[in-house]
Amino acid sequence: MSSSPSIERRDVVVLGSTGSIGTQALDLCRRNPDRFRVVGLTAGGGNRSLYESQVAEFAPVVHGLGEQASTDAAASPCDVVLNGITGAVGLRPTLAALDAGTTLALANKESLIIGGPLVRDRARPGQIVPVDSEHSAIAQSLRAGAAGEVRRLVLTASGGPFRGRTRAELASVTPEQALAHPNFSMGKVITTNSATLVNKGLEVIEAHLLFDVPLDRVDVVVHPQQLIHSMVEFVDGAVVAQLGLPTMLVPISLGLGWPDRVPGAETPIDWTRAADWRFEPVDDVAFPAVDLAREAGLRGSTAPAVYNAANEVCVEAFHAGRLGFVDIVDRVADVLRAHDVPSTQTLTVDDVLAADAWARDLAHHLIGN
Ligand SMILES: NC(=O)C1=CN([C@@H]2O[C@H](COP(=O)(O)OP(=O)(O)OC[C@H]3O[C@@H](n4cnc5c(N)ncnc54)[C@H](OP(=O)(O)O)[C@@H]3O)[C@@H](O)[C@H]2O)C=CC1
Ligand SMILES: CC(=O)[C@@H](O)[C@H](O)COP(=O)(O)O
Ligand SMILES: [Mn+2]
Repeated sequence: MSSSPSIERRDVVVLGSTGSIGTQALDLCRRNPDRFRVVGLTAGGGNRSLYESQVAEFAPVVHGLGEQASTDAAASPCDVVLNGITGAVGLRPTLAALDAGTTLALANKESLIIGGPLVRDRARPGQIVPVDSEHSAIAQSLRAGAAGEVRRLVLTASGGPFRGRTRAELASVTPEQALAHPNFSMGKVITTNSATLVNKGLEVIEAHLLFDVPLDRVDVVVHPQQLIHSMVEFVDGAVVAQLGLPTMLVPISLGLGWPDRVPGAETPIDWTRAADWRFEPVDDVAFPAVDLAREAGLRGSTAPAVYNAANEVCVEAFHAGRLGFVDIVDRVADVLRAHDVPSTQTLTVDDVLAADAWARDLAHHLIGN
Protein backbone atom coordinates (compact mmCIF):
# COMPACT_ATOMS: atom_id res chain seq x y z
CA MET A 1 0.00 0.00 0.00
CA SER A 2 1.46 3.40 -0.95
CA SER A 3 1.02 6.71 0.84
CA SER A 4 1.90 10.34 0.31
CA PRO A 5 5.45 11.25 1.40
CA SER A 6 4.10 14.57 2.76
CA ILE A 7 2.25 12.79 5.60
CA GLU A 8 4.25 12.65 8.83
CA ARG A 9 4.29 9.35 10.66
CA ARG A 10 2.19 9.34 13.82
CA ASP A 11 2.99 7.65 17.10
CA VAL A 12 -0.08 5.70 18.19
CA VAL A 13 -1.20 4.22 21.52
CA VAL A 14 -3.86 1.51 21.17
CA LEU A 15 -5.99 0.84 24.26
CA GLY A 16 -7.97 -2.40 24.09
CA SER A 17 -5.45 -3.85 21.65
CA THR A 18 -6.80 -7.41 21.83
CA GLY A 19 -10.39 -6.52 20.92
CA SER A 20 -12.23 -6.11 17.66
CA ILE A 21 -11.28 -2.43 17.30
CA GLY A 22 -7.78 -2.92 18.71
CA THR A 23 -6.78 -5.79 16.43
CA GLN A 24 -8.11 -4.00 13.35
CA ALA A 25 -6.21 -0.85 14.34
CA LEU A 26 -2.99 -2.81 14.78
CA ASP A 27 -3.53 -4.39 11.38
CA LEU A 28 -3.88 -0.93 9.80
CA CYS A 29 -0.65 0.14 11.53
CA ARG A 30 1.05 -3.05 10.34
CA ARG A 31 -0.03 -2.33 6.75
CA ASN A 32 1.00 1.34 6.93
CA PRO A 33 4.33 1.49 8.75
CA ASP A 34 5.19 4.78 7.00
CA ARG A 35 2.09 6.43 8.54
CA PHE A 36 1.70 4.87 11.96
CA ARG A 37 4.09 3.57 14.61
CA VAL A 38 2.63 1.71 17.59
CA VAL A 39 4.29 3.16 20.70
CA GLY A 40 1.82 1.86 23.27
CA LEU A 41 -0.72 -0.89 23.74
CA THR A 42 -2.86 -2.09 26.59
CA ALA A 43 -5.59 -4.67 27.15
CA GLY A 44 -7.76 -6.09 29.92
CA GLY A 45 -5.93 -9.36 30.54
CA GLY A 46 -8.66 -11.64 29.20
CA ASN A 47 -6.48 -12.71 26.26
CA ARG A 48 -2.92 -12.71 27.55
CA SER A 49 -1.39 -14.78 24.76
CA LEU A 50 -2.62 -12.34 22.09
CA TYR A 51 -1.50 -9.36 24.18
CA GLU A 52 1.97 -10.87 24.65
CA SER A 53 2.34 -11.61 20.95
CA GLN A 54 1.36 -8.00 20.17
CA VAL A 55 3.97 -6.69 22.61
CA ALA A 56 6.58 -8.95 21.00
CA GLU A 57 5.65 -7.81 17.49
CA PHE A 58 5.33 -4.04 18.02
CA ALA A 59 7.83 -3.58 20.87
CA PRO A 60 5.89 -0.58 22.21
CA VAL A 61 7.46 1.93 24.58
CA VAL A 62 4.54 1.54 27.01
CA HIS A 63 2.28 -1.43 27.55
CA GLY A 64 0.30 -3.07 30.32
CA LEU A 65 -2.94 -4.68 31.44
CA GLY A 66 -5.93 -3.12 33.16
CA GLU A 67 -7.50 0.29 33.76
CA GLN A 68 -4.50 1.93 35.46
CA ALA A 69 -2.04 0.75 32.79
CA SER A 70 -4.42 2.10 30.13
CA THR A 71 -4.73 5.44 31.90
CA ASP A 72 -0.94 5.70 32.18
CA ALA A 73 -0.46 4.74 28.52
CA ALA A 74 -3.09 7.31 27.46
CA ALA A 75 -1.09 10.00 29.25
CA SER A 76 2.24 8.98 27.68
CA PRO A 77 3.81 11.03 24.86
CA CYS A 78 2.31 10.18 21.45
CA ASP A 79 0.30 11.74 18.61
CA VAL A 80 -2.92 9.70 18.85
CA VAL A 81 -4.56 7.57 21.52
CA LEU A 82 -7.10 5.09 20.15
CA ASN A 83 -9.48 4.14 22.97
CA GLY A 84 -10.80 0.70 21.98
CA ILE A 85 -11.63 -0.44 25.50
CA THR A 86 -15.18 -1.59 26.05
CA GLY A 87 -17.41 -0.09 28.73
CA ALA A 88 -17.39 2.62 31.40
CA VAL A 89 -13.89 1.56 32.47
CA GLY A 90 -12.69 3.58 29.48
CA LEU A 91 -13.51 6.88 31.22
CA ARG A 92 -10.20 7.52 33.02
CA PRO A 93 -8.07 6.65 29.98
CA THR A 94 -10.20 9.02 27.85
CA LEU A 95 -9.70 11.83 30.35
CA ALA A 96 -5.97 11.09 30.56
CA ALA A 97 -5.54 11.41 26.79
CA LEU A 98 -7.52 14.65 26.73
CA ASP A 99 -5.57 16.11 29.65
CA ALA A 100 -2.30 15.21 27.92
CA GLY A 101 -3.48 17.23 24.92
CA THR A 102 -3.27 14.21 22.62
CA THR A 103 -5.69 13.53 19.77
CA LEU A 104 -8.22 10.95 20.97
CA ALA A 105 -9.56 8.51 18.39
CA LEU A 106 -12.67 7.48 20.27
CA ALA A 107 -14.22 4.06 19.79
CA ASN A 108 -15.06 3.78 23.51
CA LYS A 109 -18.33 5.72 23.19
CA GLU A 110 -19.24 4.89 26.79
CA SER A 111 -16.64 7.30 28.22
CA LEU A 112 -18.04 10.26 26.32
CA ILE A 113 -21.66 9.33 27.03
CA ILE A 114 -21.24 8.82 30.77
CA GLY A 115 -18.86 11.75 31.20
CA GLY A 116 -21.01 14.01 29.02
CA PRO A 117 -20.05 17.67 29.38
CA LEU A 118 -17.24 16.66 31.73
CA VAL A 119 -15.47 14.87 28.86
CA ARG A 120 -16.57 17.27 26.14
CA ASP A 121 -15.38 20.34 28.00
CA ARG A 122 -11.96 18.80 28.66
CA ALA A 123 -11.44 18.46 24.89
CA ARG A 124 -10.16 21.26 22.70
CA PRO A 125 -12.05 21.64 19.38
CA GLY A 126 -11.21 18.72 17.11
CA GLN A 127 -9.29 16.80 19.78
CA ILE A 128 -11.81 13.95 19.77
CA VAL A 129 -12.04 12.12 16.45
CA PRO A 130 -14.99 9.72 16.41
CA VAL A 131 -14.28 6.13 15.43
CA ASP A 132 -17.83 4.84 15.90
CA SER A 133 -18.90 4.24 12.28
CA GLU A 134 -22.01 6.43 12.39
CA HIS A 135 -20.18 9.34 13.97
CA SER A 136 -17.24 8.99 11.61
CA ALA A 137 -19.77 9.11 8.77
CA ILE A 138 -21.30 12.29 10.22
CA ALA A 139 -17.87 13.88 10.72
CA GLN A 140 -17.07 13.12 7.09
CA SER A 141 -20.47 14.40 5.88
CA LEU A 142 -20.07 17.60 7.89
CA ARG A 143 -17.15 18.52 5.65
CA ALA A 144 -19.86 19.43 3.10
CA GLY A 145 -21.25 22.42 5.01
CA ALA A 146 -20.89 24.87 7.88
CA ALA A 147 -22.03 23.96 11.41
CA GLY A 148 -24.78 26.61 11.24
CA GLU A 149 -26.20 24.95 8.13
CA VAL A 150 -26.94 21.61 9.84
CA ARG A 151 -30.63 20.84 10.39
CA ARG A 152 -30.58 17.22 11.58
CA LEU A 153 -28.32 14.23 11.98
CA VAL A 154 -29.65 10.86 10.84
CA LEU A 155 -28.06 7.75 12.36
CA THR A 156 -28.54 4.51 10.50
CA ALA A 157 -29.19 1.31 12.47
CA SER A 158 -28.96 -2.28 11.29
CA GLY A 159 -31.95 -3.21 13.45
CA GLY A 160 -29.88 -6.10 14.80
CA PRO A 161 -30.54 -9.84 14.40
CA PHE A 162 -34.12 -9.51 15.71
CA ARG A 163 -35.33 -6.78 13.37
CA GLY A 164 -39.03 -7.28 12.59
CA ARG A 165 -39.81 -9.34 15.69
CA THR A 166 -42.52 -8.37 18.15
CA ARG A 167 -41.88 -7.91 21.85
CA ALA A 168 -43.61 -11.26 22.52
CA GLU A 169 -41.34 -12.99 20.02
CA LEU A 170 -38.28 -11.45 21.65
CA ALA A 171 -39.06 -13.04 25.01
CA SER A 172 -37.41 -16.36 24.16
CA VAL A 173 -34.36 -15.33 22.13
CA THR A 174 -31.00 -16.71 23.26
CA PRO A 175 -27.58 -15.11 23.86
CA GLU A 176 -26.21 -17.05 20.91
CA GLN A 177 -28.88 -15.55 18.63
CA ALA A 178 -28.24 -12.08 20.04
CA LEU A 179 -24.57 -12.37 19.12
CA ALA A 180 -25.33 -13.00 15.44
CA HIS A 181 -25.00 -9.42 14.20
CA PRO A 182 -26.12 -9.16 10.56
CA ASN A 183 -23.07 -7.21 9.33
CA PHE A 184 -20.30 -6.60 11.87
CA SER A 185 -18.00 -8.83 13.91
CA MET A 186 -17.64 -6.93 17.21
CA GLY A 187 -17.15 -7.55 20.92
CA LYS A 188 -19.86 -9.20 23.04
CA VAL A 189 -21.20 -6.07 24.74
CA ILE A 190 -21.66 -3.89 21.67
CA THR A 191 -23.07 -6.82 19.68
CA THR A 192 -25.68 -7.44 22.38
CA ASN A 193 -26.37 -3.70 22.49
CA SER A 194 -26.99 -3.77 18.74
CA ALA A 195 -29.57 -6.51 19.27
CA THR A 196 -31.46 -4.54 21.95
CA LEU A 197 -30.85 -1.22 20.14
CA VAL A 198 -29.18 0.10 23.30
CA ASN A 199 -26.21 0.73 21.00
CA LYS A 200 -28.33 3.09 18.93
CA GLY A 201 -29.62 4.78 22.07
CA LEU A 202 -26.04 5.35 23.23
CA GLU A 203 -25.15 6.62 19.76
CA VAL A 204 -27.93 9.23 19.84
CA ILE A 205 -26.43 10.70 23.02
CA GLU A 206 -22.92 10.35 21.54
CA ALA A 207 -23.94 12.30 18.40
CA HIS A 208 -25.57 15.01 20.51
CA LEU A 209 -22.38 15.43 22.54
CA LEU A 210 -19.90 15.18 19.67
CA PHE A 211 -21.65 17.49 17.23
CA ASP A 212 -23.55 19.77 19.61
CA VAL A 213 -26.90 19.04 17.98
CA PRO A 214 -29.98 18.85 20.27
CA LEU A 215 -31.28 15.34 20.97
CA ASP A 216 -34.56 16.01 19.17
CA ARG A 217 -32.60 16.71 16.01
CA VAL A 218 -30.77 13.38 16.06
CA ASP A 219 -32.92 10.84 14.20
CA VAL A 220 -32.54 7.09 13.73
CA VAL A 221 -33.54 5.11 10.66
CA VAL A 222 -33.22 1.34 10.30
CA HIS A 223 -31.14 0.47 7.23
CA PRO A 224 -30.39 -3.26 7.41
CA GLN A 225 -27.66 -3.29 4.75
CA GLN A 226 -25.56 -0.70 6.65
CA LEU A 227 -24.02 0.64 3.45
CA ILE A 228 -25.02 4.17 4.41
CA HIS A 229 -23.21 4.76 7.69
CA SER A 230 -25.15 7.91 8.63
CA MET A 231 -26.23 11.23 7.16
CA VAL A 232 -26.44 14.96 7.74
CA GLU A 233 -29.46 16.96 6.61
CA PHE A 234 -28.62 20.60 5.85
CA VAL A 235 -30.94 23.64 6.04
CA ASP A 236 -31.53 23.69 2.27
CA GLY A 237 -32.87 20.11 2.37
CA ALA A 238 -29.69 18.53 1.00
CA VAL A 239 -28.71 15.29 2.68
CA VAL A 240 -25.05 14.26 2.65
CA ALA A 241 -24.18 10.69 3.60
CA GLN A 242 -21.06 8.56 3.84
CA LEU A 243 -21.25 5.15 2.18
CA GLY A 244 -19.05 2.10 2.24
CA LEU A 245 -18.96 -1.59 3.04
CA PRO A 246 -19.94 -2.39 6.64
CA THR A 247 -16.44 -2.62 8.09
CA MET A 248 -14.52 -0.44 10.54
CA LEU A 249 -11.44 0.07 8.37
CA VAL A 250 -12.37 3.56 7.16
CA PRO A 251 -13.51 4.84 10.60
CA ILE A 252 -10.40 3.45 12.32
CA SER A 253 -7.98 4.70 9.66
CA LEU A 254 -9.58 8.15 9.76
CA GLY A 255 -9.46 8.05 13.54
CA LEU A 256 -5.70 7.51 13.41
CA GLY A 257 -4.98 9.75 10.46
CA TRP A 258 -7.60 12.54 10.66
CA PRO A 259 -8.07 14.65 8.60
CA ASP A 260 -6.08 12.58 6.09
CA ARG A 261 -7.43 9.44 4.49
CA VAL A 262 -5.33 6.30 4.31
CA PRO A 263 -5.17 5.14 0.68
CA GLY A 264 -6.49 1.60 0.20
CA ALA A 265 -7.87 1.32 3.73
CA GLU A 266 -11.03 -0.41 2.46
CA THR A 267 -12.43 -1.92 -0.75
CA PRO A 268 -15.15 0.37 -2.12
CA ILE A 269 -18.73 -0.74 -2.85
CA ASP A 270 -19.03 -2.55 -6.16
CA TRP A 271 -21.64 -0.49 -8.06
CA THR A 272 -21.82 -2.98 -10.95
CA ARG A 273 -23.76 -5.41 -8.73
CA ALA A 274 -27.53 -5.14 -8.31
CA ALA A 275 -28.59 -4.29 -4.75
CA ASP A 276 -31.70 -3.27 -2.84
CA TRP A 277 -31.38 -0.84 0.06
CA ARG A 278 -34.11 -0.69 2.64
CA PHE A 279 -35.12 1.93 5.19
CA GLU A 280 -37.71 1.56 7.94
CA PRO A 281 -38.59 3.30 11.23
CA VAL A 282 -37.49 1.88 14.57
CA ASP A 283 -40.18 -0.24 16.24
CA ASP A 284 -40.14 1.58 19.59
CA VAL A 285 -42.57 -0.90 21.19
CA ALA A 286 -40.41 -3.96 20.61
CA PHE A 287 -37.18 -1.94 21.04
CA PRO A 288 -37.74 0.82 23.63
CA ALA A 289 -33.98 1.40 24.18
CA VAL A 290 -33.65 4.41 21.87
CA ASP A 291 -36.54 6.29 23.49
CA LEU A 292 -35.14 5.43 26.91
CA ALA A 293 -31.71 6.79 25.95
CA ARG A 294 -33.31 10.03 24.79
CA GLU A 295 -34.95 10.25 28.21
CA ALA A 296 -31.55 9.75 29.87
CA GLY A 297 -29.92 12.27 27.55
CA LEU A 298 -32.59 14.89 28.24
CA ARG A 299 -32.25 14.43 31.99
CA GLY A 300 -28.51 14.82 31.51
CA SER A 301 -26.02 14.93 34.39
CA THR A 302 -25.52 11.37 35.70
CA ALA A 303 -28.55 9.85 33.92
CA PRO A 304 -26.59 8.60 30.86
CA ALA A 305 -24.02 6.99 33.21
CA VAL A 306 -26.88 5.20 34.99
CA TYR A 307 -28.38 4.01 31.69
CA ASN A 308 -25.01 2.65 30.58
CA ALA A 309 -24.00 1.03 33.89
CA ALA A 310 -27.35 -0.70 34.38
CA ASN A 311 -27.12 -1.97 30.83
CA GLU A 312 -23.59 -3.35 31.33
CA VAL A 313 -24.83 -5.36 34.33
CA CYS A 314 -27.95 -6.58 32.52
CA VAL A 315 -25.98 -7.65 29.43
CA GLU A 316 -23.67 -9.71 31.63
CA ALA A 317 -26.68 -11.29 33.41
CA PHE A 318 -28.33 -12.09 30.06
CA HIS A 319 -25.21 -13.93 28.89
CA ALA A 320 -25.01 -15.78 32.21
CA GLY A 321 -28.59 -17.01 31.70
CA ARG A 322 -29.92 -14.98 34.64
CA LEU A 323 -32.02 -12.49 32.65
CA GLY A 324 -34.25 -12.63 29.61
CA PHE A 325 -33.61 -10.53 26.52
CA VAL A 326 -36.52 -8.08 26.92
CA ASP A 327 -35.70 -7.79 30.63
CA ILE A 328 -32.40 -6.10 29.75
CA VAL A 329 -33.98 -2.81 28.72
CA ASP A 330 -36.88 -3.19 31.18
CA ARG A 331 -34.43 -3.35 34.11
CA VAL A 332 -32.38 -0.47 32.69
CA ALA A 333 -35.62 1.56 32.64
CA ASP A 334 -36.36 0.60 36.25
CA VAL A 335 -32.89 1.71 37.38
CA LEU A 336 -32.97 4.93 35.36
CA ARG A 337 -36.38 5.91 36.72
CA ALA A 338 -35.25 5.26 40.29
CA HIS A 339 -32.30 7.61 39.85
CA ASP A 340 -32.35 11.15 41.18
CA VAL A 341 -29.83 13.19 39.26
CA PRO A 342 -27.71 15.31 41.60
CA SER A 343 -28.64 18.98 41.87
CA THR A 344 -24.99 20.04 41.46
CA GLN A 345 -24.36 22.12 38.34
CA THR A 346 -20.85 20.89 37.66
CA LEU A 347 -20.45 17.19 37.16
CA THR A 348 -17.25 15.64 38.53
CA VAL A 349 -15.61 12.31 37.77
CA ASP A 350 -16.59 11.20 41.29
CA ASP A 351 -20.26 12.07 40.59
CA VAL A 352 -20.16 9.96 37.44
CA LEU A 353 -18.43 7.00 39.11
CA ALA A 354 -20.76 7.16 42.12
CA ALA A 355 -23.81 7.09 39.83
CA ASP A 356 -22.26 4.24 37.87
CA ALA A 357 -21.70 2.23 41.08
CA TRP A 358 -25.19 3.03 42.38
CA ALA A 359 -26.78 1.86 39.12
CA ARG A 360 -24.77 -1.37 39.11
CA ASP A 361 -25.86 -2.15 42.68
CA LEU A 362 -29.51 -1.52 41.96
CA ALA A 363 -29.40 -3.51 38.71
CA HIS A 364 -27.84 -6.48 40.56
CA HIS A 365 -30.50 -6.18 43.26
CA LEU A 366 -33.36 -6.09 40.73
CA ILE A 367 -31.96 -9.06 38.83
CA GLY A 368 -31.64 -10.94 42.11
CA ASN A 369 -27.90 -11.45 42.56
N1 LIG B 1 -16.07 -3.52 17.34
C1 LIG B 1 -16.58 -2.58 16.57
O1 LIG B 1 -16.70 -2.74 15.35
C2 LIG B 1 -17.03 -1.30 17.19
C3 LIG B 1 -16.77 -1.01 18.53
N2 LIG B 1 -17.12 0.19 19.04
C4 LIG B 1 -16.80 0.49 20.43
O2 LIG B 1 -15.42 0.24 20.63
C5 LIG B 1 -15.19 -0.24 21.96
C6 LIG B 1 -14.50 -1.60 21.85
O3 LIG B 1 -15.37 -2.51 21.23
P1 LIG B 1 -14.85 -3.94 20.74
O4 LIG B 1 -13.48 -3.82 20.18
O5 LIG B 1 -15.92 -4.48 19.89
O6 LIG B 1 -14.80 -4.71 22.12
P2 LIG B 1 -14.01 -6.05 22.46
O7 LIG B 1 -14.76 -6.71 23.56
O8 LIG B 1 -13.74 -6.84 21.23
O9 LIG B 1 -12.60 -5.53 23.00
C7 LIG B 1 -12.50 -4.81 24.20
C8 LIG B 1 -11.06 -4.54 24.53
O10 LIG B 1 -11.02 -3.85 25.78
C9 LIG B 1 -10.08 -4.53 26.64
N3 LIG B 1 -10.47 -4.30 28.02
C10 LIG B 1 -11.53 -4.78 28.69
N4 LIG B 1 -11.51 -4.37 29.97
C11 LIG B 1 -10.40 -3.62 30.12
C12 LIG B 1 -9.81 -2.92 31.21
N5 LIG B 1 -10.36 -2.95 32.42
N6 LIG B 1 -8.67 -2.24 30.99
C13 LIG B 1 -8.09 -2.23 29.77
N7 LIG B 1 -8.60 -2.87 28.70
C14 LIG B 1 -9.74 -3.56 28.89
C15 LIG B 1 -10.19 -5.97 26.21
O11 LIG B 1 -9.04 -6.71 26.62
P3 LIG B 1 -9.12 -8.32 26.92
O12 LIG B 1 -10.28 -8.85 26.17
O13 LIG B 1 -7.80 -8.84 26.43
O14 LIG B 1 -9.29 -8.44 28.38
C16 LIG B 1 -10.22 -5.79 24.69
O15 LIG B 1 -8.91 -5.54 24.21
C17 LIG B 1 -16.57 -0.30 22.64
O16 LIG B 1 -16.78 0.87 23.32
C18 LIG B 1 -17.53 -0.38 21.44
O17 LIG B 1 -18.79 0.14 21.76
C19 LIG B 1 -17.74 1.15 18.29
C20 LIG B 1 -18.04 0.90 16.99
C21 LIG B 1 -17.72 -0.35 16.34
C1 LIG C 1 -19.82 -0.60 13.51
C2 LIG C 1 -20.48 0.26 14.49
O1 LIG C 1 -20.28 1.46 14.52
C3 LIG C 1 -21.44 -0.34 15.41
O2 LIG C 1 -21.85 0.58 16.40
C4 LIG C 1 -22.55 -0.74 14.50
O3 LIG C 1 -23.04 0.43 13.97
C5 LIG C 1 -23.57 -1.51 15.12
O4 LIG C 1 -24.69 -1.40 14.32
P1 LIG C 1 -26.14 -1.37 14.90
O5 LIG C 1 -26.09 -0.97 16.33
O6 LIG C 1 -26.86 -0.41 14.03
O7 LIG C 1 -26.60 -2.78 14.72
MN1 LIG D 1 -21.79 2.44 15.71
